Amino acid sequence: MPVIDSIYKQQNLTIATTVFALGKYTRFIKDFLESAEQHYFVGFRVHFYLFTDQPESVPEVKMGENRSLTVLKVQSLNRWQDISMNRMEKLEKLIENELAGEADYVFCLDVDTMFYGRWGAESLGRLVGVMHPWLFDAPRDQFTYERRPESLAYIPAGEGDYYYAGAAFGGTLEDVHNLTKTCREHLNIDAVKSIEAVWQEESHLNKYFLLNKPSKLLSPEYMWRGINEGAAPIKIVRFANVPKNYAEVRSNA
Ligand SMILES: CC(=O)N[C@H]1[C@@H](OP(=O)(O)OP(=O)(O)OC[C@H]2O[C@@H](n3ccc(=O)[nH]c3=O)[C@H](O)[C@@H]2O)O[C@H](CO)[C@H](O)[C@@H]1O
Ligand SMILES: [Mn+2]
Repeated sequence: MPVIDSIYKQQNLTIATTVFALGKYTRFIKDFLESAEQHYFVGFRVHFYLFTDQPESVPEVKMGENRSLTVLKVQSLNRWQDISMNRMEKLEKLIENELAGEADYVFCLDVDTMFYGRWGAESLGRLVGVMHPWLFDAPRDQFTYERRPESLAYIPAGEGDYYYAGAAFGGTLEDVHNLTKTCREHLNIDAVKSIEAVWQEESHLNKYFLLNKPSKLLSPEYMWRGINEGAAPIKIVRFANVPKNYAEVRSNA
């Protein structure tokens, strides 16, 4: 076990980890969970919370000691954008109703992904963001922030520190609760005004991180483009997207 893991291990931590698989995205569950068993917080107590509209299609995955999976049924939604955005509200409620007293940290991850290298205690922090794999080396004016002032996700030209990935963020329960609650409220207010941010909850996450700086910034090693996408700029691929055919996998592409 790496030194940093053995130091954190003494704190007897529980890492809650959330993932959503609705519609055809249930196909990603098996590889996600099996690769997490190999690489993600190995040796720690990890509790996965899987939200799905099809609990019956969740595959059997053998979990290691001190690792568990809770499947939570959610209503199916028609638009992929709604599925993606709705995660903020579900996470907010999960932290309020289930995680208090049960976990120390929570990470919220996309399911169309796999772990390829170790992800351990070095990633822990009060509020944790990951640099987006396509925009980490882009100049600020190319960040795909929401640029319409009508949206609460609006970030004016010239502002913003990084472009953060929507597919991976985390931190302590208190900080991630505040993040998810704020993003959920802002998504709702935008919806009432019939405006949907250009990258949905990812846009609101970026606005939140502009006003509430992450205490830890992870490199794109923690959310890479894909295992076969040139990884020259990074040292090791720890977690990456798996290929998907958007038109085939999304109900509305
Ligand atoms: C790498 C990265 O930062 N990806 C972000 C990006 O596109 P992505 O192309 O990664 O979005 P996506 O299609 O993977 O959807 C995000 C997540 O929503 C869930 N899902 C989505 C559709 C569906 O039919 N069923 C289902 O379960 C699933 O957990 C998926 O991982 O932008 C999205 C919002 O616009 C999210 O912020 C993603 O996290
Ligand atoms: Mn994704």
